[in-house]
Amino acid sequence: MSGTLVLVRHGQSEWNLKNLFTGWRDPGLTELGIQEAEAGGQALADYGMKFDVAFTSALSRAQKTCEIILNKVGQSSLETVRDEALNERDYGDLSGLNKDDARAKWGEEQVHIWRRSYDVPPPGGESLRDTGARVWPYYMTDILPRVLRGEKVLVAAHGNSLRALVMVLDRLSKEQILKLNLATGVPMVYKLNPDSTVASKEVLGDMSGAH
Ligand SMILES: O=C(O)[C@@H](CO)OP(=O)(O)O
Repeated sequence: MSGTLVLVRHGQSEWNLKNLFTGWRDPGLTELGIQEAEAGGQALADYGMKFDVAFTSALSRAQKTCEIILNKVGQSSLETVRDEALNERDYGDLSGLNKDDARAKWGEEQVHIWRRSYDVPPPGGESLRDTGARVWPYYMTDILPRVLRGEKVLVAAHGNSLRALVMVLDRLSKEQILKLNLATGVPMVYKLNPDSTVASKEVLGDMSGAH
């Protein structure tokens, strides 16, 4: 057995609540989002988790979630690396639009393809594959080496930057990734083998309501 990798999507943001495409825009967490991050942190504290390093994106909703979790596990001054490689997928021209308005304009199916497919980018934005093209190298060079050294690593990031990572870790196909939604504030605890494959995965919370 090697180290531990914990992935957690940020708590509900102001734009999640307003049902707006967010991408690289930078709204803060809602009250519920703060509570979700606290619940995720508490689950990790109950699990007995102590981290060696934390990684987060350049966006405040993920950074705040990271901070709340580290407070809950009693590690508020832990080394935290922020990098835009972990940012949400860039939603391009859809950023700031209402998701229901987009469905009315372009149809349910097209919007679902833009939101969840592997390789169809939204207009002017990134597909999941494009997002992976920056997330995966960063994982390989900056995150994975620390896990393989036996460290416990927290990654607080976004729905789609984490879907790109989960796709590789869980060996999901392009068809399977279409159906994967990550819940906000629910930690996924991966133990990795020394060859970087997954030895075990535990989800500390309920993923079923994710959309
Ligand atoms: O708006 C966004 O940036 C993301 C995450 O909230 O939305 P989606 O669920 O469409 O990937």
